Amino acid sequence: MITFEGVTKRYPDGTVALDDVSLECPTGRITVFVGTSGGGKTTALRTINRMVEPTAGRVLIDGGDVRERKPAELRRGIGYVIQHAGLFPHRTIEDNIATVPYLLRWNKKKARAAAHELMERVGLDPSMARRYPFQLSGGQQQRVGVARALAADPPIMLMDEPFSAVDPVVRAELQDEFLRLQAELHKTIVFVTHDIDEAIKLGDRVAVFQTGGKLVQVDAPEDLLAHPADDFVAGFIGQNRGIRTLGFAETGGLRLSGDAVFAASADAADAAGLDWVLVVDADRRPLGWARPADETGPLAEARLAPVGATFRAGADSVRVALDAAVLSPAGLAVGVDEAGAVVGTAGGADLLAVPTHGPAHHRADRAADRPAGAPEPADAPAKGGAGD
Ligand SMILES: Nc1ncnc2c1ncn2[C@@H]1O[C@H](COP(=O)(O)OP(=O)(O)OP(=O)(O)O)[C@@H](O)[C@H]1O
Repeated sequence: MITFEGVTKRYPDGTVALDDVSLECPTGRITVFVGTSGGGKTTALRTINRMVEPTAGRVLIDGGDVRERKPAELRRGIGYVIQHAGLFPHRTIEDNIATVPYLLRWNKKKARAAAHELMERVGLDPSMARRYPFQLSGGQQQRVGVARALAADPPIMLMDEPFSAVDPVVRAELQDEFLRLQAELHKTIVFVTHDIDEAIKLGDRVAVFQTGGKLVQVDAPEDLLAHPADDFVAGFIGQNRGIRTLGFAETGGLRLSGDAVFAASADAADAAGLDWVLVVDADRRPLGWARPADETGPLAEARLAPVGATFRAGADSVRVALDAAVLSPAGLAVGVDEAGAVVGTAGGADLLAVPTHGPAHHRADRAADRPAGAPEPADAPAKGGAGD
């Protein structure tokens, strides 16, 4: 646990970068500092590894004041990743990653072996080990930056806008891999960004800073979206707050119906009275949507509209499911299990009935729980003998 106790930083020119900030960053979790430019996020981050000394207050790691530790020794247990990766241009990728192991006087072979293993972990092909940073894309360089920070397996990682310098697609990939990595590693991470969407996606807790170094709110992202502390936070979060809250509502408790799911071997007459039916194959994989009123004979021969987007029942959020419902010709979201077999469907009203303000879940737990599988379908999932 990293604890800020009444931390103030006033620079000699009178600028107050942090104003009496108290906050806890729990062990094994991602705490994101977000806020307006000049809000003191970077300053706050740097008080943790003593790159900045507070004017008042203290920063504690597991109860011990960081000022009681020598900066060099302190920093060996704290990985640091910055924007543009900050790689040494004249060193190869493997030697960049092995920077701290070399400082710790590991032998070269062991340090490089660790570097290669880390390259795989962060999604880099180890064949790039002998390249120089300029021979890598921006996204690849950021991965090297993350690998370098992880090299000595520090329990704490400080990350200052690590994904800000790459395009949105690469950025989303880096974020996803970062969450996957964290689900394995459970580091105590403090992550600075000016992007509220990134904060909400990555943070187990999100701390919002306002100009003048004031900490305005610290909460789980779903609570931040649902209950912004004041107009500043509400304005900072921006639009579509309601829809974005659905990104935290889970589909695990959703009752999916099998009423509109029919095997390809079933006859259109069996589905009489239904507007649209989802036709599935013998493995209950979705084939497409049919209109029974327009068809005669087996649904296998029906004209099918594309299935479109599906959601993983119990794994994807209500927001993903709602998106699938809106895009479906039938207005129904198709829930599938991990094998891609249809569990059932849900309409927009069913999806909106899912509670969104349940107990806050921590992202790391959720990622670890994810393969838990699909829920029991409420009804017999496929009529007409699918899978028989
Ligand atoms: N060495 C310094 N001397 C004087 N003022 C400083 C110094 N470093 C930072 N500041 C000021 O402290 C305030 C907080 O800066 P900080 O970099 O922590 O903000 P930030 O929230 O990280 O901003 P950004 O998102 O723009 O990076 C700013 O007003 C900045 O100009």
